[in-house]
Amino acid sequence: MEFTKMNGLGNDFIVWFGHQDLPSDASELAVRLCDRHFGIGADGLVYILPSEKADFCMRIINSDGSEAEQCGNAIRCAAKYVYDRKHINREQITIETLGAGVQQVELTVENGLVRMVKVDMGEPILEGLKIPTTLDLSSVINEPIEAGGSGFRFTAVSMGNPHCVIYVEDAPSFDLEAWGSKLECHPLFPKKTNVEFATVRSRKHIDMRVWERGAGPTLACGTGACATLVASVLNGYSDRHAIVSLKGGDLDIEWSEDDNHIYMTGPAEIVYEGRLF
Ligand SMILES: N[C@H](CCC[C@H](N)C(=O)O)C(=O)O
Repeated sequence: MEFTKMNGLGNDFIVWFGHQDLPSDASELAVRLCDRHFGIGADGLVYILPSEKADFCMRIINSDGSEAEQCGNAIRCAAKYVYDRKHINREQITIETLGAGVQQVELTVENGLVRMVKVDMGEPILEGLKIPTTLDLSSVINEPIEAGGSGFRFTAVSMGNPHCVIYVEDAPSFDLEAWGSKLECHPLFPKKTNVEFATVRSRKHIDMRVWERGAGPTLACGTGACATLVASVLNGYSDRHAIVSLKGGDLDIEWSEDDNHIYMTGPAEIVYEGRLF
């Protein structure tokens, strides 16, 4: 079976097109193929499938074999794939995901290839029990959390998948390995969580590093960037439109006052095609 290796700001995926539904062995395949020594190497598998409600459906499997409800970098890759490979010839398309339903996607095309992708990531979910966390609060803002004998303050947001945003002195130099997995599996998060460590540089610029649920440290996280922007607005740290800088590059994130939706704009890249033996 042919696959395409893609990434969004270095958050990399093995992309499959042509299946009618998610294969029953997708979880095992993810663990085997995402291995960076014995497999292809990636943060996850992305399946682009038919949809009855949208132009396509996207399913995302993390490298540990768990399925995520949503993935910002992957949806940009899926949109680029279907346009560049001529499965669609419109610059406004729709992609359905488990976590956010039918999402509007706007493509910027140059010389017949997608250069930038703007995705409507839907409305953030702020109610504690719906994120989900174990906290029965209307929103989880700057709450205490203990991990590894240390205390932090966190803000929780769901973009269809759960996120725990913690503000630190300098995100780029923060020790992700020391705290990431402890917080990912913290009992406050019944479905585990993605963990973002953020430093606000200005009202329009936030540095962020991410430890992803089911994948560990990655170079970028689209839903994490959205969650970080929402958390920064809720804490009064940033405007509703800002650049979130990740290790792999920048995403433009806007939380619209008009429709309460989050808009994420960023690139996607096709690196190579391959065939499994
Ligand atoms: N690991 C995430 C899914 C991928 C999200 C991230 N890669 C993104 O770009 O949004 C989770 O289990 O929720």
